[in-house]
Amino acid sequence: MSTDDPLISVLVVSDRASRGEYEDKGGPAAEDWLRRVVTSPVRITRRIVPDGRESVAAALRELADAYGADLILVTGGTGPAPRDQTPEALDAVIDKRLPGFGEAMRLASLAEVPTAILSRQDAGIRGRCLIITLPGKPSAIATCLTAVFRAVPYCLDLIEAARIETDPALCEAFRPKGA
Ligand SMILES: Nc1ncnc2c1ncn2[C@@H]1O[C@H](COP(=O)(O)OP(=O)(O)OP(=O)(O)O)[C@@H](O)[C@H]1O
Ligand SMILES: Nc1nc2c(c(=O)[nH]1)N[C@H]1C(S)=C(S)[C@@H](COP(=O)(O)O)O[C@H]1N2
Repeated sequence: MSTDDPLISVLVVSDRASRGEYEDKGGPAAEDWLRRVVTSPVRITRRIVPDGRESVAAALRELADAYGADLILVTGGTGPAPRDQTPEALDAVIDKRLPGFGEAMRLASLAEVPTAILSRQDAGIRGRCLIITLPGKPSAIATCLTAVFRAVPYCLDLIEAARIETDPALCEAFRPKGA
């Protein structure tokens, strides 16, 4: 791994995990999934912040702008409860929304649990960084990443972020012919 390798940041949004009231399982779940699926060299970092529009927006700005993350996976705070403000933070920092990500993740999760309809999962672009928001429940992370990740490498190509490769046996990246 070198400092030139693409940077993927996992941002865990959880009041209780950020206070140490329970062990964070979302960060490890996202990182494990990435380490299995992404075969090209990448750096993966993890951070935990409490729920809230400002806490999440500030972390997203710092990871995208100061650290130059190519991809940020956010987990938590997408539900309808008063403290769940990850979508509002995403809105505050992105240049463009990619609504297909949320649609595909909800469709996949609805096959598992009817309350998946409560999740406001989403994705968007900030500069040359793709941000994807996932539900907080650690077991939901693989379901949601599997539903969308085939399109992620080409999306990173299109926004002029880093090129990444995946293990086709686990997640076959789709790049249109000629790309
Ligand atoms: N990072 C995490 N690590 C372990 N379990 C988690 C994590 N985030 C969420 N969960 C579990 O998934 C459930 C639903 O997630 P949700 O994001 O709605 O949490 P919450 O109830 O708002 O609590 P908190 O923000 O304190 O994690 C939580 O109640 C918790 O059991
Ligand atoms: N695959 C999957 N998606 C899921 C769930 C789940 O258990 N599995 N829980 C849902 C529930 S109950 C809620 S409230 C939202 C919560 O998202 P949050 O944890 O980001 O607030 O995700 C939803 N999406």
